[in-house]
Amino acid sequence: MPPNAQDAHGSIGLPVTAAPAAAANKMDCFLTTACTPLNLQFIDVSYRVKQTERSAAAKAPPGRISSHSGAGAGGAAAAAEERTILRGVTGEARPGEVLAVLGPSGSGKSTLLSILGGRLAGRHAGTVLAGGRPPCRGVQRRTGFVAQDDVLHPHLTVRETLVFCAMLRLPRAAPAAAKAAAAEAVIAELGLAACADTVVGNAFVRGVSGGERKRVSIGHEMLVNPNLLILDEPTSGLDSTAAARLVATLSALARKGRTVVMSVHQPSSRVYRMFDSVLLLAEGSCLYFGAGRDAMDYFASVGFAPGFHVNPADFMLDLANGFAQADYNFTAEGGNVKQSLISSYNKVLAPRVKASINAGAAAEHAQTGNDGAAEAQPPAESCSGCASWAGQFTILLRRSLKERRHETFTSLRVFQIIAPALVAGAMWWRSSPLAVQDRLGLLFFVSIFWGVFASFNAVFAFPQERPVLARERASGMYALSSYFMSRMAGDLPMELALPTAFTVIVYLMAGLNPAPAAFALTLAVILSYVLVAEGLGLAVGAVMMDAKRASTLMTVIMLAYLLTGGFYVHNVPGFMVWAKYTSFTYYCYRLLIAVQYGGHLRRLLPPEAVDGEAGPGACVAALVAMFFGYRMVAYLALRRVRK
Ligand SMILES: Nc1ncnc2c1ncn2[C@@H]1O[C@H](COP(=O)(O)OP(=O)(O)OP(=O)(O)O)[C@@H](O)[C@H]1O
Repeated sequence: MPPNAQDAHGSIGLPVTAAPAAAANKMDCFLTTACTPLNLQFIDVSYRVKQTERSAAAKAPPGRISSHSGAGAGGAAAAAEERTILRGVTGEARPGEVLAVLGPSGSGKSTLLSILGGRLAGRHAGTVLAGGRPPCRGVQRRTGFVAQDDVLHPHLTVRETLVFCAMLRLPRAAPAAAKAAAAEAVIAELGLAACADTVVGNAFVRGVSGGERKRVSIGHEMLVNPNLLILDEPTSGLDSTAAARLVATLSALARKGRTVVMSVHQPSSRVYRMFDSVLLLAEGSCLYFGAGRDAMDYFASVGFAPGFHVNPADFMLDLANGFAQADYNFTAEGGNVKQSLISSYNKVLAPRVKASINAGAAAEHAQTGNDGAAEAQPPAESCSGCASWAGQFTILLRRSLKERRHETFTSLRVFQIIAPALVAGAMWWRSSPLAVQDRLGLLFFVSIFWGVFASFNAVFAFPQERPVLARERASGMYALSSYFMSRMAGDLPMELALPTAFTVIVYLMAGLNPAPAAFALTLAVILSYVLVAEGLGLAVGAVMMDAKRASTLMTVIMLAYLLTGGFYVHNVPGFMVWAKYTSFTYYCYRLLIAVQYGGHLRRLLPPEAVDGEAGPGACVAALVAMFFGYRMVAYLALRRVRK
């Protein structure tokens, strides 16, 4: 028998036992009462991936099936081949229980969990049933999925992370205070009170410990009061005590009616005892599925008894790796341990497992069918489980401002702007309006400075946020449009304040056109231009979704804009004339010249600097089109971000 979860929980001193009664009560309110039991069944689940590999046929190890039947040895130089990751895996996870998926690295655990959590991008074969029917959106929303890597905002504190999550994921009908209380309850339940006000951190930002970060990830998923909680290697990187505490917590959560599925690499024997069911995988094939406590008896019955006391998990991993210690004294015939276990499983266990699961699924299907059509639909909470669009926008905006407070208006950022402004102001100190070429140089410097600054600040935004965005979108936390708009709005304060400070300094020091209208128009042009440049940076970042590639492309684009901006070359060859019309720097530069020189343009400037250039109306129209166009491209590119 698996140990009583509450006992195990208490006996190893889990923080929940020390949690204040009030917090525990809140927990009951928000995280227990509405939990509907969910039986998860998966029958004959297989998954293959296509991969292109040079000389595929020559290299193919066992288990790889060439999709080109005609390819001979040494095959085509770049042949597409299929690799089987999962081969007909069948099993079941029941409410109130923990199912552990064991297996060596690369055996397919993460792939199976992604399929069960509806997070796999590709298509798989076989059936997954939640409550007797294919998982609907409602089930997916009530599925907590904790990926192997902790994908969290590193600069938010533990409390902020969970409160924002509660605001976004709990039903909109619940008052804000109740959502905050639910977050506090999760903090108490997972023993995070001591580090609640510490930033989460990551590999680059010092924050909470690895175990605490993992618990924050779990808390993030617990907040939806999941019926089904799927965790990929939640104990990786934890010492054995921390791992046991975590699994005891998960076991206690299961006892409250949830279905918990977790993969685990190397459980200790006390952790193993907390698993109700176990699924053992080897190279995508099932070697065992059944009660954790029955596993050793099963392996003994098919000729693989260890002969002495051993941690069942260690023994099972040895088997799944095909590793048989000399002193195991196996009685089974044949040399290949893995093959022998696969065929034993297919002969002995698989028919029983499938029969029992099929019978259970049919009974469940009949029951939900008899309960009427309304029951079969996703529960109403699936739609109301998130805030309204305006609510999402406000919460995401607040979160985005908090997440980036460390980089907003920092002394470094201010220095980055004020220093060049002072240098430029000093270089062009009280410049004469008649020194036209000098002034054109200043206006072009301003254009290129803000083009580069704004676009490079924006280009990293989406590549950096991609993992969090993908995870949050996969769990249906918010609409992409609300995220996108909040991101735009969150950037505004810095985008408007810094260029304004820069313009004031340079304008006054360089003694540009003193008319208030000219100053106001210059400022308006620069601010609009910053927003357009930011749009280009966002679009390039969203399309490339890779910081290095995006910044390389951005450098090339900005260098092209520098050349085609209209300052360096006037006698452009006919076949390159079009290039300047693609450049926002060009439009900004033309507008700044128009504001400074207005009707005197023809008298003061050489004809080649005036003739054939875009007029102010065309420049404004082009900047407006670019403002919307770049943002549209960024938005459409973001729609591809999934899982
Ligand atoms: N899209 C893919 N393309 C190619 N190979 C893939 C793909 N997805 C998974 N694999 C391969 O399938 C195998 C199983 O991967 P999976 O991540 O499921 O293993 P795992 O048991 O979770 O391993 P670990 O314990 O190391 O995380 C690995 O060899 C992996 O390289």
